[in-house]
Amino acid sequence: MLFYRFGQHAGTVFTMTVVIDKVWPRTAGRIDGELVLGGVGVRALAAEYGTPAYVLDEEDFRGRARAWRDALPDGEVHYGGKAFLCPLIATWLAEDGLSLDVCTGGELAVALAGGMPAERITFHGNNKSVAELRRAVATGVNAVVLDSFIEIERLAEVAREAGVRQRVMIRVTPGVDAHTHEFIATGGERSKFGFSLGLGLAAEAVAAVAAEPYLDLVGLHSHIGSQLVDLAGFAQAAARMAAFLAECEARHGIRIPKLDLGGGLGIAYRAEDPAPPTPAELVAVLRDALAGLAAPPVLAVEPGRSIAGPTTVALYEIGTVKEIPGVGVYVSVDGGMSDNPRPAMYGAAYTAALANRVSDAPARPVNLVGKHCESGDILGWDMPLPADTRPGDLLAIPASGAYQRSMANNYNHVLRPPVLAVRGGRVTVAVRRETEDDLLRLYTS
Ligand SMILES: Cc1ncc(COP(=O)(O)O)c(C=O)c1O
Ligand SMILES: N[C@@H](CCCC[NH3+])C(=O)O
Repeated sequence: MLFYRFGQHAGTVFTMTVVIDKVWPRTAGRIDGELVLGGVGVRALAAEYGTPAYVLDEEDFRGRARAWRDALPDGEVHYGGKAFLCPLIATWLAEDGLSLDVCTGGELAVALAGGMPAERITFHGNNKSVAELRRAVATGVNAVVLDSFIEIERLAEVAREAGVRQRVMIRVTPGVDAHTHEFIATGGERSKFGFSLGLGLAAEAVAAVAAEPYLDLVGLHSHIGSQLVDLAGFAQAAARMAAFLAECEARHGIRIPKLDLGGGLGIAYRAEDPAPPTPAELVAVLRDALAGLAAPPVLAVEPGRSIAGPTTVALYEIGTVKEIPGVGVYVSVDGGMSDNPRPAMYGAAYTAALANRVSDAPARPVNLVGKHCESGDILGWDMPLPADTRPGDLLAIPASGAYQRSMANNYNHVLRPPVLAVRGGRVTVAVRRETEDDLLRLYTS
């Protein structure tokens, strides 16, 4: 914790405590105990916009995006839109010189709505529909990433119909078992994604694409998994992909100019989690693995979580505190597994802190739960919170920027929270709160 005199507000000098722990966004601090993000206090945010809400630190998001871009000045940084995407994010990325990876027609529409140029968009997915492929070709996306033999034929036909020679990449599964939750590991031979390198399917895919006059093979792609904090898996995948690239040229005379090694860099969710490697450290490892190639390809990466994750705090209001003798304490908030399914899906562990005030009361472990009609609706088991935590308190969960609003759902007809971008004391509603009218509109034809 670092204390400094922050400035003057309405004639009074106040002091802000800067929260420098790695799990909080860059501008997080406390003034008179209240959590402040981007110069805006959480009490004012809750009063104006309600809870639950995601509070997104613009300076932090854009700083992280630019740090990736600066780590790879001669390559391409495609933000992984699945982590969290809305038009405002696409606008920031377009302004800050990044590219974008989308994996559905919906993400493509949002990216274009935010002004991301089509030629900076890569289209992924293991089961793109014909309509999505047609849209991608008509829009002029930079590349479509091919994922199956059926898709090679399908896209060749779509491109022929459109009279376009479509730029494509081939997704390769390099057979690397990344150390992460099995649901988010994608580089092993059993993955549903891509063409296996070890089984020779990747080489067959290269030959099949090269034989299609309406497809232009511009790159190879691999992505081994998400929330990875150990660089060994990245190094292994990069080395295997580099060897495959060299083999394509030496054996088949096919020179492939770009190598996209995907996203996957992890973040810290709790103070005790290790600090993840930096983008520059990861890029150095990837470059090392490619150093032996006679003609190094253009290197591309697709970070999602490592840009969006740390920049956003989920803000809730506490509704009930239930003490069950001999069992423990349940603290319930006004959201839950509909705005954060990650604890239920992956056993993900978070940090929680009182946001409207600080307390000297001793901490005790509580089970932090949501309001859904389900016992698995948990945000955290045994989370330490002050013993005087009470209804009406605001609760903040940091590191909530990736795979939370983007995975939010309407279970129990709960309304999805807004995303409030804060910067220099100003709030921009990046995503508005869903309303009951939005829900009811689904039931009218
Ligand atoms: C193809 C691809 N690229 C990029 C990403 C982004 O990954 P992360 O958010 O872990 O950086 C993913 C998700 O895992 C992905 O599947
Ligand atoms: N949804 C996952 C990450 C999926 C990565 C996308 N390929 C998570 O929250 O960790």
